[in-house]
Amino acid sequence: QMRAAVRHVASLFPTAIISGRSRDKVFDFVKLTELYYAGSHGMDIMGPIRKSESNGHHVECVRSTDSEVKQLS
Ligand SMILES: O=P(O)(O)OC[C@H]1O[C@H](O[C@H]2O[C@H](CO)[C@@H](O)[C@H](O)[C@H]2O)[C@H](O)[C@@H](O)[C@@H]1O
Repeated sequence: QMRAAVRHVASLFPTAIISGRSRDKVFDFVKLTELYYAGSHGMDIMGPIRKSESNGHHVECVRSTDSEVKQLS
C-alpha cells in the first residue's frame, strides 16, 4: 500500500528518497524505478531515466554516482 502511494506521488512529482543507508539497500526495500535514490547520506545518487521521451512508459534507474563514490572510498 505504501509502495503504491509513493508510486502515485512519483507519477505526479519528481520524488526522491534520501537515506543514511547504502543506495542498494534502500532500493531493495522500496523497489521502485520511478524514484531518485540518495544513499550514504547523499554520497551515492541514482535517478530515473526515460528510455523514450516519446511514450514515457519505459522508466529505468540507470544513472548512478557509484563509480565516483568508489573512487573516493
Ligand atoms: O534513517 P536512514 O536515513 O535510513 O539512515 C539510517 C542509518 O543508515 C546508516 O546506518 C545503517 O547502515 C550502516 C552501514 O551499513 C550500518 O552499520 C548501521 O547499523 C545501519 O543503521 C548510516 O550510517 C546512519 O548514519 C543512519 O542513521
